[in-house]
Amino acid sequence: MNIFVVNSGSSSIKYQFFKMPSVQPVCTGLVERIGQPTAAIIHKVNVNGAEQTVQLSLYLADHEAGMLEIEKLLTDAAIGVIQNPDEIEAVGHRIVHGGEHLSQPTIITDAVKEEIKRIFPLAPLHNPGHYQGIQIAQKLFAKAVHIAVFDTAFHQTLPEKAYRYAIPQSYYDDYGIRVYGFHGISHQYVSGQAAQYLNKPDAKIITIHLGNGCSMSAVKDGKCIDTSMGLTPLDGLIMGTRCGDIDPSVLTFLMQNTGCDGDQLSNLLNKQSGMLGLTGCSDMRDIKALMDSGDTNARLAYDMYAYRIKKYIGAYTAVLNGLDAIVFTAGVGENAALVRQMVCHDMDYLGIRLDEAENEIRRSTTHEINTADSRVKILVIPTNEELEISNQCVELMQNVVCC
Ligand SMILES: Nc1ncnc2c1ncn2[C@@H]1O[C@H](COP(=O)(O)OP(=O)(O)O)[C@@H](O)[C@H]1O
Ligand SMILES: CC(=O)OP(=O)(O)O
Ligand SMILES: [Mg+2]
Repeated sequence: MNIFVVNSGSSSIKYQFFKMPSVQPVCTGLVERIGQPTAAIIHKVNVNGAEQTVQLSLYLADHEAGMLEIEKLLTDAAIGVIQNPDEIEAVGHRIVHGGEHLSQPTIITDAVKEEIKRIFPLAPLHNPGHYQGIQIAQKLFAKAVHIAVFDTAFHQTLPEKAYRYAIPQSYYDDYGIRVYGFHGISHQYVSGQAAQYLNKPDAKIITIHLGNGCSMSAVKDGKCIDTSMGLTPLDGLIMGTRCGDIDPSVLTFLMQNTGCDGDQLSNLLNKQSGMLGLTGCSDMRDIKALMDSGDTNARLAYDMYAYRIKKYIGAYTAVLNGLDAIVFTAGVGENAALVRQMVCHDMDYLGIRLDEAENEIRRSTTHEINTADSRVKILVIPTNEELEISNQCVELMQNVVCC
């Protein structure tokens, strides 16, 4: 089955084309820095085991512009992997927020699209891009079945004590205000890989997904029991442009004292805060360069970023009543050795000891970076949300055909 998977992040589009059941993608790609002055596309094609790479730098205003470029590359006369878009049988779309009603893989109908649109306010950095992505993909791949796979699904196993907020019950009953949790496709994939690596299906694992958006999950017996993002992907860790945990009184204070309204607050906390608010840059590579040049704000931001992760490791070790492994994943988690080093520093009490030399080595597969005497394994595992989505699409299609 020819499956094209689209993973729209807040700042990027990742994509992979699979001829399932083969899990080796025919082509993969990454469109980065959408909306910034220069976006970058890296498109890799696998031709009989040999890899061909195309790199482009251009301005891409939004996710729709990104999708149009991707379609050109897929059908390109020289390096294209299909001749005609109709060869794609299914398109799997990563959808960050499905709200109360959507969490399992779902064939995208007009009603599903409307629901994704209705809850734009719950994922303002993501659902608008997903919606745009679906609209354009439905035009480009008109013959394909389009399937939504939700970031919230893996967190459906949270116990009520973890997913409820301590506000009157009516807000939960009437508005569905609760913790949903996000990056579930990634947390599910890397925790599964870690359990396999440890050869321990009932392992106690903390997964740390650090991309532009950042979140952590506590996973026991393959099930998520707590996670750091909440009603929306704003809560928890410090992120590229999002503040993470904050005293809600900051919002009422700002409303009462500066006269700003809900939209302005949402914009402030989602798009102008986090590392961007602290340093003027949202990309960890740029912030590292600032820090290396002696910028004290960048140093403080790095300290705050790592400190917040440390606090969640402590909390989740308590929640799990023990810890077999912590897993770093996604753009920052896989690539930023300094972040891993700062997070793991002074964690001996919890049995976490980093091998500093091993931490500096970059690998493209599961990599153990703890010392031999560390009680807890420290793993770097490249996430593969696209493969997870592709597998879930195949499962859904098989069920549809069966029933
Ligand atoms: N070599 C690197 N060193 C440090 N950070 C990196 C590196 N490569 C990528 N990143 C970080 O990864 C982030 C993007 O991660 P990714 O998981 O692709 O994000 P998203 O899916 O949220 O768009 C960038 O904002 C950048 O800060
Ligand atoms: C949920 C979320 O924040 O996703 P991303 O990190 O891909 O922006
Ligand atoms: Mg992402």
